[in-house]
Amino acid sequence: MTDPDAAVTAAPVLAITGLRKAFGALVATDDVTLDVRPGELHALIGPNGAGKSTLITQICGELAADAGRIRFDGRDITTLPAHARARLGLGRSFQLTQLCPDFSALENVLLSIEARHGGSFDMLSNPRRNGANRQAARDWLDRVGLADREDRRVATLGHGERRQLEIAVALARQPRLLLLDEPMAGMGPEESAALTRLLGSLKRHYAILLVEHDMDAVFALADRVSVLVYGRIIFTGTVDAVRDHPDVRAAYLGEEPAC
Ligand SMILES: Nc1ncnc2c1ncn2[C@@H]1O[C@H](COP(=O)(O)OP(=O)(O)OP(=O)(O)O)[C@@H](O)[C@H]1O
Repeated sequence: MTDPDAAVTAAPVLAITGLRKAFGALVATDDVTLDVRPGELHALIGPNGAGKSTLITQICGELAADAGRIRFDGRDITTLPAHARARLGLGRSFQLTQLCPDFSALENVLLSIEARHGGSFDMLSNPRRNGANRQAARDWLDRVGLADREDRRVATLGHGERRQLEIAVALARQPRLLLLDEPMAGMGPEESAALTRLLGSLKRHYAILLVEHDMDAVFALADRVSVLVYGRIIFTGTVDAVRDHPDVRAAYLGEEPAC
């Protein structure tokens, strides 16, 4: 997607309406309505415990919704299991590292490519396909800035490099939508800045729903921001609108509303 305005008018890739999840008496997501358009980076922010991870897990299909609908690429996926949603192009990068620590960076991306093809995980079975997949895996590593790390075992990579690798693993599945759950968590300023640049380079090529506490990253990247508080979306708007909104400043940024 090269024309930013086209994203504004295009039909959403992801459209959530009235989504709800309760854990006993605690309502973690409450009547959540949100959409992500093609090529849009939509950030979801909110205080700890607001329900962001619960929402992401519902979108992935790992947690069934109590109520509401989820449409993906125009198709109702509310009752589809997680693996079927992944096959349709819902790509998730996890809050906790989900890489194989004893495998190399290249092997992790290869596994993801094999999984996309419904693969046997036998990387030696078909030398021709194996060669093509290795090249594709190298290309994804290059895309995220890890070209010189392909033979490194995950366990020996730095924290920021693992996050980059997680994104390469997600991209290798050729998703229509990337769900990123706190990719900057645990990063220092330099690593955050590098990841912000990477996400900026992916923007427009993918629809992205980004859950993030790092406000510098959110404000630098987002086309729209939704603010979740106690499970409810209290506001959705542009970065400038969210920054200036009194309810958002009071609820999220910890400021007293003006008298
Ligand atoms: N499996 C569960 N069982 C019971 N309560 C849960 C469960 N998962 C989440 N919760 C509760 O639901 C609420 C929302 O949690 P969630 O992790 O979605 O918030 P969050 O916005 O992602 O928080 P953080 O920014 O700290 O990651 C919290 O009060 C949490 O304790």
